[in-house]
Formats: sequence, structure tokens, C-alpha cells
Amino acid sequence: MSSSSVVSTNDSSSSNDGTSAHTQAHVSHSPHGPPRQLCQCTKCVGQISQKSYVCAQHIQRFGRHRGLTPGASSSRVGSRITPPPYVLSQGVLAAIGNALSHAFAVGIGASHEASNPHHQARPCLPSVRQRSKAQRPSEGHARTIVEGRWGMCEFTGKCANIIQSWNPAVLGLLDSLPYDEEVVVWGRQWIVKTSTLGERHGYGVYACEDIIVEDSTSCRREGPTLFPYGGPIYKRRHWNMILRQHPEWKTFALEMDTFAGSTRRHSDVRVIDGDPIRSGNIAGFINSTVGTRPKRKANCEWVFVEGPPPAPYGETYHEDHCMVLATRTIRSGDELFTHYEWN
Ligand SMILES: C[S@@+](CC[C@H](N)C(=O)[O-])C[C@H]1O[C@@H](n2cnc3c(N)ncnc32)[C@H](O)[C@@H]1O
Repeated sequence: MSSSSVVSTNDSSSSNDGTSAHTQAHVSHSPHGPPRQLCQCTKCVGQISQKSYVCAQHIQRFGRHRGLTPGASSSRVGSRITPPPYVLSQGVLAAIGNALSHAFAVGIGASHEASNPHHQARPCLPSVRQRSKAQRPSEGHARTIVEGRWGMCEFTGKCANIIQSWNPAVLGLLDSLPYDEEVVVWGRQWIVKTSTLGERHGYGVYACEDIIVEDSTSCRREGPTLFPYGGPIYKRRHWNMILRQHPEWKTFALEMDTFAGSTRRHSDVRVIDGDPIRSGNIAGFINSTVGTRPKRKANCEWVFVEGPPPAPYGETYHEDHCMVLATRTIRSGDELFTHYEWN
């Protein structure tokens, strides 16, 4: 089980510009933009949760070096696979988000249920409730085709909108990343290559620079932030809808909101699909310490952060996000490990 916690931030801009207004947050600027520390207030630190993390075998079947999203920058050394906020400004993303929400006119969850002023601006139209079924705008009109692990999957209706809201192109993320080559993610260099656990366990994430944690005995949730999780976060009921349309879409999922005190209904509990290829993030390549021989020490952990993710991870749409923090000093060449179970 991974050790995770919820950390409150006030808004996405706090994550973006490193100026969290949380009274107990200690955030320092890096020259590359990402904040280096997160909130340490007792409320947040107390909400540690245990998550299960399930991963299908996938990389070997999927192949390497898929094409990059059109218009996205190169992800070789020196470029940013998940660039800091200035790649797509919040304004641009907000505009895209508004355009999409108007185009689809469908909400998904609280953060997606933006009011649609066009509905109110058309008084001659009957309300949605008044319209006959045949007259209602059909969610079936929405349609999106995406390349999943198991080939092309077509999603329709609400599923199409949900999937589209995490479209890496919309978020400004690459939809793939190179393996065995250094990439810059959130201001640091990393490489995704065969894990030290061995080839049959797939890939792992390695640091390409030293990341110093001053006091690793007391550094939990105070260590440097490494990178946000850049993949989809679905409500349970939406995840179930997606899997009903394409069961093969599932890769591995991490259940959030299992921490003590969470009041979410089961259908509202959020599920992370950590497919790293689909969403252009490297967080899903972090391997677990469980069962390792020789025993690996965790050097990072997942932290769930209330508040939208920083750009370009979808700050327009999403109400909270995951961040990976260092919990002990990581040297260049070290593989990242955290504690979670999978099946
Ligand atoms: C989140 S993924 C980690 C990245 C994975 N190695 C890959 O290439 O996609 C989790 C999967 O990695 C493998 N894995 C992670 N930690 C492991 C460990 N300690 N021992 C064996 N396999 C592990 C399991 O197959 C698990 O389903």
C-alpha cells in the first residue's frame, strides 16, 4: 500500500507560481517554477491514507517511442516533457476548457459541471426537463477514438467527454514519452528505463541529478516535490462507465479518498488511471518497495493535493491532483521507489 496524504492548496495558481497562501505552507521557488515544498498543517498531515495500486503488465506489449502529440515540443534532453506553466498559460487552458465545455455541453463531476450560459440565453427553447427524449441533446453524439494499450478504442457519450477532458493534447501534455532517454519533467531530468528489479518487472524512473533531502527522518510531506501526477483522475462511477464501454482500457488504478475522514460516496471516490503512456507522465513508472530483494528503501511518496493541478496538468478541469515528493536524498542514477501494493 502506498502511503499518501491529502494536502490542501488554495488554488491552482499556488501550485503554479509557488505562492501558496496556506498559512502553514512553506513553499520555495525553484528557478524552473515548481514549488519545492507542500503544506504541512496538522489537518493535512493527519490525512494519511493507504492506497492500493494495481498495475497490468503493459509496457512490453505496447512498444516504445510512439509519436508525439502534434504541436508538442520534443521530449529529448533539454526540452520539457511536462513543462512548467508558461508553456500553456492558464488563460489559454481556461479558454480551451470553456470551448470544450460549451462544445460538449456535458458536465462530469463537480469540477466539470460548469454552468452553460448558452442554455439560459435561449429563452425560446424548452428547458431540458420539458423537452421530449427525442429532442434532448444526446450524449451519444459525443464520440472520441483513442489509442489504448489494446488498440483503438471508441468511446461515446459521457465517456467520450470524460476521456477527452484528459486528452493530453488538450492539457498540453505529450501523449507519450521516450524511454532510455533523459527527459525534463517539472524542471528536473529523469530517465525511464528498465527497472533495477529486472526486465520482467518493466520500467522504472531514475533521477539524473541529485535531489537533497536535508533531514530524511522528519521529511515526510516536506521533501522536495518531484513532479505532479499527470494522468486521469476519474470518479468511480465514471471509471466504471468507461470500463463498461471498453474493459481493456484499464491499465492500473489507484483508489484515492480512502483516508480516514473521507466523506465521499463510493460512486464519487476518485480513481487514478496511472497509464503513463496515455497521459505523458512518469509517475506511473515508479516501482514499489514491496517484495524487493535486496530490500529497496522508499525514497518518494504520493501525496494527494486538494486543489487543481498545476499547469499543464489540467488546472482548468480538475479539482485535485497527486504530487510525488522525495522522502530521502535521491542521488543521480537512483531509481525511485515508493511503497504500494498491486495486483
Ligand atoms: C505502477 S507500475 C510501475 C511501473 C512498471 N514497472 C512498468 O513498467 O509499467 C506497477 C507495476 O510494476 C510492477 N512492479 C512494481 N513494483 C514491483 C516490485 N516491487 N516487484 C515486482 N514488480 C513490481 C508490477 O508489475 C506492477 O503491476
